[in-house]
Amino acid sequence: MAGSAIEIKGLRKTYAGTRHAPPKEALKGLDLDIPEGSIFGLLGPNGAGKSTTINILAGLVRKSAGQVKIWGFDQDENPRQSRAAIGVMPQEINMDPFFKPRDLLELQAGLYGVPKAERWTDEILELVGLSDKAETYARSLSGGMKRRLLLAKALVHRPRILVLDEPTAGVDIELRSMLWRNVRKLNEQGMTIILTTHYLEEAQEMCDEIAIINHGDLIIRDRTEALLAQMDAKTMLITPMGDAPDITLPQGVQLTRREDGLLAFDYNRHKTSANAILDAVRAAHIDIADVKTTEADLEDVFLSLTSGR
Ligand SMILES: Nc1ncnc2c1ncn2[C@@H]1O[C@H](COP(=O)(O)OP(=O)(O)OP(=O)(O)O)[C@@H](O)[C@H]1O
Repeated sequence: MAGSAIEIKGLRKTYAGTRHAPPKEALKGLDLDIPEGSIFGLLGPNGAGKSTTINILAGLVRKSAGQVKIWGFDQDENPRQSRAAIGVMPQEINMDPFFKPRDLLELQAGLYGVPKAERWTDEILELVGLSDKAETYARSLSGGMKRRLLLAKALVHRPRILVLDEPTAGVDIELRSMLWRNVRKLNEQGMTIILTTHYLEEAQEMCDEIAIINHGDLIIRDRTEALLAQMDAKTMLITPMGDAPDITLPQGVQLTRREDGLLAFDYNRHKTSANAILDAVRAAHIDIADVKTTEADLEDVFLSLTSGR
């Protein structure tokens, strides 16, 4: 079994209160293990504590209690090594507008103490598609290009672990697919990827494993397929030929007659078979023009685990 890229134990963060707001307990003893080599999704509703977790990993926020190990290095005992093992692409664009991409990457590499001979500035620029903008002032890059530069900055010290905080929020389709191509490529080369996203479809497609947090606690963590498999809800959509009279439904099945004439049967696949529904439809003398079923997706899992909590 692969080792852990990140080990988080009993992680707590309470933000100090102000005159106008009481202290805020953003993380309440989070335990989380992120396996080496994975593409790991950290999901949760607004305010769940995702950014707090990532900012603690990045060394930008001080934890209140708990232990964080990055690539086996305890953040408190080995701050330098643990910082060197991780690269973070932040959510917000924060760069000096009067620098050019190549200079900015060289500067960043210098900050991490990467010797000149080990730098890979040109390769990174190529990877993120900014080679032809290497000598352009950052202030005149488009928003999408600035985000690519943020990714480039996170890579200068060849981190073992790359953290992407909402990497595709508000970016166009082209940039999004470029980003995911790069992320896959880096992952294939052995980099562990941790990402947060509000696009659940994207998480479902990209991540091997997913953790959902809410109110500063871990709710669930599992392989993406296992999370999806635990959802039993399915819908069968039947297009009838002609009118569809009353149907005697198997127990536990719910029928919605859609405006477009489709019959939508919601059922639980562990309790009802697809055949039982088809039999009921045939017994009502309905000829079937078309049938399809839809599986639960990550959005269903997410909502069932986080809504109302
Ligand atoms: N600097 C701060 N001072 C006080 N409270 C904060 C601070 N930063 C975050 N919080 C609070 O801590 C909680 C967790 O916030 P956090 O930003 O980690 O959530 P999140 O899961 O990243 O949310 P989002 O999806 O909206 O980015 C929220 O209630 C937030 O208001």
